[in-house]
Amino acid sequence: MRKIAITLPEFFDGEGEAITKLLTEGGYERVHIRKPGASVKEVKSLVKNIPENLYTLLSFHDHFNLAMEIGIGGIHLNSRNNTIPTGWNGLVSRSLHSMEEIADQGYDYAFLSPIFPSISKPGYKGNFNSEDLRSSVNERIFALGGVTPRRFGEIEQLGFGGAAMLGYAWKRNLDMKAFQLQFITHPVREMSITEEVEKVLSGGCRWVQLRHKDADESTLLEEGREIRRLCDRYGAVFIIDDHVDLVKELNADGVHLGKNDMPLAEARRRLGMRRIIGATANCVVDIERAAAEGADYIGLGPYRFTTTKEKLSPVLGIEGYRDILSECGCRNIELPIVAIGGITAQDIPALMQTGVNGVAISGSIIKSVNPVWTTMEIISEIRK
Ligand SMILES: Cc1ncc(COP(=O)(O)OP(=O)(O)O)c(N)n1
Ligand SMILES: Cc1nc(C(=O)O)sc1CCOP(=O)(O)O
Ligand SMILES: [Mg+2]
Repeated sequence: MRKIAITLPEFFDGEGEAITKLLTEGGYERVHIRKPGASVKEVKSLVKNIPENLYTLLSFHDHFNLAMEIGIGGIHLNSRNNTIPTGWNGLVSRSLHSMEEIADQGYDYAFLSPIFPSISKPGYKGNFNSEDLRSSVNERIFALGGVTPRRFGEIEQLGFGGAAMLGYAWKRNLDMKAFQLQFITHPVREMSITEEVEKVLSGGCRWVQLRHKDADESTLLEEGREIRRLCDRYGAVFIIDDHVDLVKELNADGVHLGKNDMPLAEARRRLGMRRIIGATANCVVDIERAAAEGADYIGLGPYRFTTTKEKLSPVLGIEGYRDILSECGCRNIELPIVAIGGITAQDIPALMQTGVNGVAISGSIIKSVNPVWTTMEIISEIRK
């Protein structure tokens, strides 16, 4: 499948490197720099972080003169900029929103949208029916809107030349090794929440969730800032439970949301594509819904009874995990899944056999005699 990425409208740290990676390792043949409202200076400083030998693989949606000046390979015509500058001899692409426009000339390739419901703009639905698409599109037309690899087969069958991706291209890849153990904080008498985090990090855990029910905002901010510092020191991922509003303030990597928390689509709208959003599930229907709403991973539980969470859903047991994971396979759901709820090191071999990608644990670590040692033991069980 031919793939083109379109940048998110906002800039983010490390974006030049991320663009370079898509072009050199991600299988994308072009990246479109679309930053409505950005100044020439901002766009210049973005491309400065991309090797010059990749400039021909970029297309600009704005600042066409800069594109000519520095040897960018393409320009993209749109409602803001709809004229090809004199002397331009690179590629020309454009956006199409109706079948009739396909017949227009004057472009090398075009994006037709919206084809599927958008993942970066919740509420944007597909506008075309399959029959019309099949009879009108051709190899110069790229499908745009809601495209993920799961749609590639359909896109090819409809006769598109390839896929253009905005939302999916920038979704953060989870570090699957770090993802194998997520530590979830829980207040205990013996130590502070940040001491818990220090211990699990020194035991090798690289994924921490700040979950402190009933804590007020200033406590969460204080703990969150310290956890951010600790996670930076150990190169660990830091997410927060429930509090979408604190993610940016704490520069957390993401948030975990349950079925009664902020809807995933709203959280995605507020946090953008680069933050991780985890979702709680108790059955395959929950998982399917969370996948459709753009969750990055699933916390599936509870495995067994636990006092760490009130109002627990019915326990799944090992059979429950087997059934749900096998059903996920049948339905082609590829989201990473962590098991949660009352899990101990001894449960891990059987749990990993069910196909889960990792485990999320609180009590059996912090209530153990030696949390550092227990963390190490859990990680070694997972990696066996
Ligand atoms: C990894 C992970 N899985 C599940 C949960 C539970 O989230 P939720 O259902 O929102 O319940 P609370 O944690 O908010 O009580 C989780 N936090 N983490
Ligand atoms: C936070 C949480 N959520 C669960 C769910 O089933 O959704 S179980 C749970 C508690 C996890 O802590 P422990 O390892 O101490 O049981
Ligand atoms: Mg919650």
